[in-house]
Amino acid sequence: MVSKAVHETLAAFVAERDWAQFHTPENLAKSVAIEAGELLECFQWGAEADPKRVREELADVLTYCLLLADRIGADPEQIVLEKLEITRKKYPVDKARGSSKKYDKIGTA
Ligand SMILES: Nc1ccn([C@H]2C[C@H](O)[C@@H](COP(=O)(O)OP(=O)(O)OP(=O)(O)O)O2)c(=O)n1
Repeated sequence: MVSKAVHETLAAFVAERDWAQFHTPENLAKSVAIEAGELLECFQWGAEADPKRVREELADVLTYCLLLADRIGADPEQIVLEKLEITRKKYPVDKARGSSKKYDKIGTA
């Protein structure tokens, strides 16, 4: 569960603007990807990026993720931890430690 303060502030921000009508799961999923693109744009020409811009674009990605989770009735913390359990099994520490290989390639040369 995202903190009550953040949840309430976001809900008020949307309600004041009557924007829930635009926040369908489809539109929010698109918005996550669009803002993720803007985050990536910070690094378009190299590793050096303006930290303020990176924080702002990351905030937009997170905001849309939280709005989407709320819209589909998912608890952000819970779904992250549930997926992490699945990922843990795909990447056992003894095989995955120190390796960036995909799960279907770990254990191979
Ligand atoms: N219908 C909308 C429009 C905006 N937002 C919120 C979520 C994001 O945190 C932020 C995004 O605002 P912009 O669409 O203006 O995007 P940027 O801030 O990235 O501006 P720009 O595209 O000029 O970089 O506003 C929202 O919840 N619902």
